[in-house]
Amino acid sequence: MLSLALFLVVSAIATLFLWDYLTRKRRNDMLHYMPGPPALPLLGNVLMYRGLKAEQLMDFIQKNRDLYGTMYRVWVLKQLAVFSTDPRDIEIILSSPQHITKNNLYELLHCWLGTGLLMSTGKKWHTRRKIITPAFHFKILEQFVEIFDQQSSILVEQLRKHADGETPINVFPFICLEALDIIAETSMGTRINAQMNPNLPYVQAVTDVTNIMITRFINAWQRIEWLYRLVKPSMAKKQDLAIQTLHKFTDDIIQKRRQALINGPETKTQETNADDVGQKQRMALLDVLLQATVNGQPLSNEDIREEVDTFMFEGHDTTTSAISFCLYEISRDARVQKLLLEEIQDKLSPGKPTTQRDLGELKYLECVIKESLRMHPPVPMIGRWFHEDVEIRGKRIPAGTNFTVGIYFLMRDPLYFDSPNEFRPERFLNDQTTNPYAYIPFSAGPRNCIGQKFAVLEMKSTISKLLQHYELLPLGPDPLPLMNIVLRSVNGVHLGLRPRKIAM
Ligand code: HEM
Repeated sequence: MLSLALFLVVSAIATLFLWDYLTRKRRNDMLHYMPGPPALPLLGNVLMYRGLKAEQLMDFIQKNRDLYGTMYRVWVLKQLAVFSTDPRDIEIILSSPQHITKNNLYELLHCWLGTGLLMSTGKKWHTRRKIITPAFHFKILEQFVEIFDQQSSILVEQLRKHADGETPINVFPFICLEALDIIAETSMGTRINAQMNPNLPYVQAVTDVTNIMITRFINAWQRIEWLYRLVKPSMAKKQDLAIQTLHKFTDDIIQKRRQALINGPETKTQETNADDVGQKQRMALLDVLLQATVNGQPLSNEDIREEVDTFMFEGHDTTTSAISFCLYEISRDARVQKLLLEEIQDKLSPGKPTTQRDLGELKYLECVIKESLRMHPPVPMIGRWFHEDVEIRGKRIPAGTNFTVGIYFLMRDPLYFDSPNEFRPERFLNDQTTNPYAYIPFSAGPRNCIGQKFAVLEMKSTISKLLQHYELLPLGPDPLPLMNIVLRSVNGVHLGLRPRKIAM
């Protein structure tokens, strides 16, 4: 009896190993040439992530890159990931209209964003990209500059009570609320006043979902939905409730704006401005979607919701990260700050609303922003899923691979950027980048960031406004970068603020 049980157990284990070997065989055979850490049966390389703290992840990936080169493979259980940081390889994938399916990096966001532009693929992505592109036309962006300006002024006031010239401030949460106010008003045409009321249910729900996603991203096992729900039921419930709040909020606004559109401009003004005395009527990103048709049919409320939710996520977390790290760099470099101030004094008129054209004149600020995005890219990694075998400059990669582009590491490669760990905005003065695919904070090719111009204008507006009112001081600890869906810092992003004697 005992020997039969033993036989069955041994057979089951042997079958499992055999199944594991056979299901990986083709991919393993094809990648025989590619370096990577030795992988165990069944587990692959998961054990190498054991005990790794969030703040150690950057160094860990850099070490692997130093050890295995600019293209190496890792097995996470049965999933194969190929990690690439060579711009010549990356160009082939990102510029191709074929490789547009995302890998599983953002899967966690699916419950909030559905298959909006960030996550969709194939025909759906093509159709939506075509519809959404006009929403970022410069004429629409022009009206948004006024919103950037108003919200940056509120930010200046929100920071005033902390601006004593000696206390380090973690600016990240302040910027986050400003960015939320901006994206809500531009994408939904609705003021949520997050800076004034950070505890509003919608604002709280965005914060909750974002924080939950960050934790789940770092702890790989929490990405397995059923396991997460089993082991962390209270967190799963909190997530579900927050997502319900987010969806309901967006649904209500879509319904109101659709009705207003049907009723005509007069009702629209009354409806949408009920809570916002003095809020101007502007074309919000949502309005472009409401007026769009596919094969003569308008988009459904659900179709629109996933796009608006995508803007809400992709358009606030990224810019928060970008602005915060850029302010940090400016606070640490007195020479750069002086040059910026001179430019701002020269190009912006005090007391006059800033226009898109004014912001376009801030050329040195643009270099500072580019350099900050190089050193602290808000989206540190992106990925594609290979449906079929792919050949990249003679290297064959099997179907079923998660191809990951290490944007963060690529943009700190000394081969493409001299002294890559030094903050030198001048390197962008007469754009000396040797390979355009070595500098891709907004990705590149057909699936690049649709909000790129929006983001740079928002950054310019906020940073110039803060510099007009405050001197940024090198106070507080340096940030500890945290590899996540969006780049953050484990210990916040600190600097000091001293009010300028004469506000410009
Ligand atoms: C500094 C700020 C930003 C950075 C660094 C950034 C970066 C990126 C990157 C790297 C991608 C490609 C993602 C991938 O391939 O997986 C992307 C896509 C996207 N971004 Fe941004 N982004 C920023 C701001 C924004 C803003 C403000 C919006 C909207 C208002 C936005 C909307 C989107 C959307 C919708 C996509 C998906 C585009 C597609 O797949 O067709 N982003 N962004």
